[in-house]
Amino acid sequence: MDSAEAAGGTRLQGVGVSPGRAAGPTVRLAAGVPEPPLRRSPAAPEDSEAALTTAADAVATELRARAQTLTGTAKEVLETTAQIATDPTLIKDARQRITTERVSPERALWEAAAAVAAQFEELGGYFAERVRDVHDVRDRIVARLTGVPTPGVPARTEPFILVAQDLAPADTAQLDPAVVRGLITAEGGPTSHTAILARALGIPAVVGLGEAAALIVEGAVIVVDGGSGAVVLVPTSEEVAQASEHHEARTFSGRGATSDGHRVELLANVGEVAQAEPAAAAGAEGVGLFRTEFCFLDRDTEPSIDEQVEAYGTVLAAFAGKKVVVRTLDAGADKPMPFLNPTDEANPALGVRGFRTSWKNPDVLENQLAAIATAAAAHSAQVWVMAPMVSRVGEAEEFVAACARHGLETAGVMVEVPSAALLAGPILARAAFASIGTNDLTQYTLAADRLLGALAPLSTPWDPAVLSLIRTTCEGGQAQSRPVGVCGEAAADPALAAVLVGMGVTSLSMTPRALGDVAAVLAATSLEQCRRAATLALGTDNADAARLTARDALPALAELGL
Ligand SMILES: C=C(OP(=O)(O)O)C(=O)O
Ligand SMILES: [Mg+2]
Repeated sequence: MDSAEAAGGTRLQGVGVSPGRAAGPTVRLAAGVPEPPLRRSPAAPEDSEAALTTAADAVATELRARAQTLTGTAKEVLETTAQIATDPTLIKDARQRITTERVSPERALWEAAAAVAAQFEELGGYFAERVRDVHDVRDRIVARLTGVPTPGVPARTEPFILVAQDLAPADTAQLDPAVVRGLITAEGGPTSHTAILARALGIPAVVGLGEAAALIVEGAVIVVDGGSGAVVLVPTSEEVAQASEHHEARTFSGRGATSDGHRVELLANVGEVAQAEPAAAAGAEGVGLFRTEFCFLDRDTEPSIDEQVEAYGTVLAAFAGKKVVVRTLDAGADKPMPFLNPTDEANPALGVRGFRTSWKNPDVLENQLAAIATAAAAHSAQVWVMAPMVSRVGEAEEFVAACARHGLETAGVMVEVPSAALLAGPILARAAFASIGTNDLTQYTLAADRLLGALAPLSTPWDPAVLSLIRTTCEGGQAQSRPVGVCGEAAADPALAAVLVGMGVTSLSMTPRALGDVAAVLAATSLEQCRRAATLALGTDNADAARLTARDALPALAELGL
């Protein structure tokens, strides 16, 4: 990544993935456990197997106990990691190695974990993201078996900025925001677990610093800006003081608008049923993206209509009388579902995913629409339905017709493929609304896998090419008098949110934690200022320039410390 001399000292530029500024001394993550040597063990195989089981169970119990103290995504991540610790395939493979190769339990587990990780890597997408979890579990079990300290975040009481090559989701999940004031990693992309968890915890974070992370000196006081992605290595005392001001998460009044009263609906993204209540409690005006596939990820059969009705009903109940945009299954790529996705695709992100799965499996879509219609009939929420990965006008037409057959009248599409953005006019002549998925729109515009840390610098919705496609989509919406929302991570960036409003976006849907900051910036910014920031950003030729120019044109950001 780039580094440059700036007024306050050397500045490194990474990818800001969780907004906010923090200052403090750096602490590096404790090193991982060393690879156990490959040699015959003098211990009896039964003893080695027993030691392995005891260590694996202890790690699973410890992780589960910690999960109990957490909620939401953090809890879920720790529970998943705990499951890996006692995964039958992993433990069985390690036991076999103990018996056949007569190696120590730690060596056997090390090799078994390597085999599981290789399988996950081959499967790609969601599974490839789990490789970090497998390695984390391996290190914890091996540390217990060999008596070395468990690798991970050091226990401290004084606030610090954590610096790591990469961070296991289990480690990120237990970070205490009162002590860990900021997070910096050399690896990781904007949609990595580290990024998602840091946002959920409200810890300012910068990822993808690459080799430049080695320039950070252990113990030195630095400033991290999770909004702009900057890391200031030698900050001025003023910069430190500003960044040290503790900002409580802003609350949201429940009505989004610019300072001159231009309405912008501020909605929540809901990924699982349990997130609905907290989203409503955070004041969200409704749900702008209900990712239904996350209710059914860990299964290899289609969920029954009754199961679906129940899951959807719980979300609708939390938003009585309010808008809930239900997205039909976005199976494939980073969210593979064995009953819908072929496993032999060379490029799953460009494969049979999202709406395309209905070509071969129309019944799955029909059943889901039937379930959504039944749940909608039983609740007072205003149910809108949208299809992911629509790339042609005819697909929008087909989807709207399918929804109409089930009495679902407000049917729209996600715009997350450049072709859909370019043809937004004719698409919105058919569909009732569009919701821009900036995560995928960025991936497909820049041809950069959204899960790949090495390509993180390309994965930014600030890229003027992405901004230009968003504007084209808004123009299509305006021509057809249809609302155009944004439900990708871009909506949660307070600066970009203002730019999106300036381009004509009518609603923003985000992680509930971001609602307060986004609402505050809009409330302190006029529609004209938003438009000017948008015009300036669109006039640049690279993402950094777009972000910096737009930020300069939005004084509310600095006033609010964002
Ligand atoms: C909101 C989006 O969908 P997902 O992240 O679930 O692919 C997106 O692509 O921006
Ligand atoms: Mg998407």
